[in-house]
Amino acid sequence: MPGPQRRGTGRSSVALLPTPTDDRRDAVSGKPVVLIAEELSPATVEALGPDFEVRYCDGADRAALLSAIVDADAILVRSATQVDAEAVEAAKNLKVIARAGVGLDNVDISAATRAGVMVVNAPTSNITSAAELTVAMILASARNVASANAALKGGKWARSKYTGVELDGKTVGIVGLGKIGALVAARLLPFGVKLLAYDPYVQAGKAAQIGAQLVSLDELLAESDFITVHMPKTPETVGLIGVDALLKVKPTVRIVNVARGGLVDEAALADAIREGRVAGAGIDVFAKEPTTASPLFELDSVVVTPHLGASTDEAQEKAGISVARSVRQALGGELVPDAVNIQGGLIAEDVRPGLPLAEELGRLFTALAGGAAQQLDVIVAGEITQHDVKVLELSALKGLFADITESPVSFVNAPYLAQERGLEVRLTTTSESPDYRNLVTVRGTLASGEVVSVTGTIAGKAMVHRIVDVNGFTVDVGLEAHTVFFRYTDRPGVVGTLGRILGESAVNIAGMQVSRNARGGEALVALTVDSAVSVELLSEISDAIGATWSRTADLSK
Ligand SMILES: NC(=O)C1=CN([C@@H]2O[C@H](COP(=O)(O)OP(=O)(O)OC[C@H]3O[C@@H](n4cnc5c(N)ncnc54)[C@H](O)[C@@H]3O)[C@@H](O)[C@H]2O)C=CC1
Ligand SMILES: O=C(O)C(=O)COP(=O)(O)O
Repeated sequence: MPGPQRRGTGRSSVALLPTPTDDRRDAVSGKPVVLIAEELSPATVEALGPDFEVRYCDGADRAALLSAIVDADAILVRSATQVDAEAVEAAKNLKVIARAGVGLDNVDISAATRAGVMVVNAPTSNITSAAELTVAMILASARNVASANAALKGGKWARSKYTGVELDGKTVGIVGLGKIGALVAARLLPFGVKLLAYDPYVQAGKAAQIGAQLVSLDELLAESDFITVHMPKTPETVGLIGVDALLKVKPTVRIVNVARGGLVDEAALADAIREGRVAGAGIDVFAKEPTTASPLFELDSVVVTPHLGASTDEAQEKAGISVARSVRQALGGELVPDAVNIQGGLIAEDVRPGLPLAEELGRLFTALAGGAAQQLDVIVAGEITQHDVKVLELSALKGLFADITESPVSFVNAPYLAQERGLEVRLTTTSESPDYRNLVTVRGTLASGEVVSVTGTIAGKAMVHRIVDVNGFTVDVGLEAHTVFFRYTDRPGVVGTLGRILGESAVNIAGMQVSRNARGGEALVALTVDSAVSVELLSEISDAIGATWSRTADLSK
């Protein structure tokens, strides 16, 4: 794993999240703290490896969670831990919330995003297990497996009471034709069923490939012998199979929910079964969990399990390894493909070196602007524009805010910070870049109407960051920790005066370039120096050379 990286100095790897400083790390081990808040496969800890201080708490115990999360760098959860706004706020060092499974309804993604905390899940880890339990529920419900089992073990040999139905020739309605819905479809087709699907976000062609006919919800309700739901829990989907929907189904229908509690209204379903309007159900998930009290528990024709969809050795191993990898990547400054709250998608290898450059240019922009921009353009030119470079915009924004807010700034919350401040951000790309292979420009318009811009590139095999343009003046100086800029009217003696005053103040000049628009016209001098230039020194030099504009940037921190 790459070691810790300081802001603004990184060249070879990229910190997507704020880097933990030493005081944030575990006081005893000195390692980032990973808090495991629910039972996870032992493979999780193995996959995390020795670089973390692993701690445990019972995430369902609110007080324990709120106290343990305070100094966690990452938290690993399943579905029983509510990582809500209060928990996110209680966490002082949190950088990653990792959900070892699919559903994120127990994580407040907006609160996490505002706080700059990355949220990841393990989107494919348990889908096979969930699909298999769905099929088990359909078959168990069709053949009364659970109730017959309970009756026999209770001393009753009741054959005729538990006569069931076949799947062959029946119609199964899948509500939500995503990953699990599609796996369920594939597993059911060999039973000889006809598949209907309702999913407003899936094309008919895609459904046909899966072997299902896309229909309206009403059609699905009216025609299905089995209905199985596989949607996320959202305001739109909660109660979708409720009182109204249950008035539209066949009395012989069996309803299965291995997705989320509340998608099927438990009370309405219990009423419908009692009144003979629904034949049976298979339910794995409940509106309130854990629970031992649902109206469905009294009904013989309902088979229930305590949220076991993902509870297989295989799913847990995959989920644990997947989130451990994501946490390692996130805390180690790597890319995290399973992050759900980062814009910009996958980052091409050719684009990666541009991330620290864009971030440094963002910081430099803030130093040059000396005030808030109202509009920002991130302009990327050259070969890299054949890839998706959206992430460079994020990187520039991250740098732009790095020195003007106390809160940690990450790729996650940088767009949020921009939005909060009413900063309009535009990304422009062009493959044209005659003089350099690639260029990144950060240009902003300030409230005063003044336009500030800075352009940088990465030069040579050593991948050195260079500034090649400042406010329209062509320069070529290293993008170093300490830079100073002056604008003045071109005349002899300015450089000498500058050098003398810096020398007298023991500030060593590492590089310097003068650029002017015409002889005797406006000039800009850019200097890289070995130590910080104080505001006092800056103004002394400005006065001495009659500068019309001067700025110093300290990117050393
Ligand atoms: N019981 C368990 O242990 C498990 C439950 N799950 C749950 O299963 C559900 C499905 O998971 P995946 O298939 O991985 O998700 P997915 O995101 O791949 O698929 C969800 C599908 O629902 C569709 N959808 C969204 N809103 C809809 C609406 N209003 N009406 C109809 N369809 C709608 C989407 O278009 C998408 O195709 C989730 O709720 C997840 O939390 C997942 C794993 C295990
Ligand atoms: O992944 C999901 O969405 C699940 O519902 C599984 O939940 P669990 O990890 O078993 O608490």
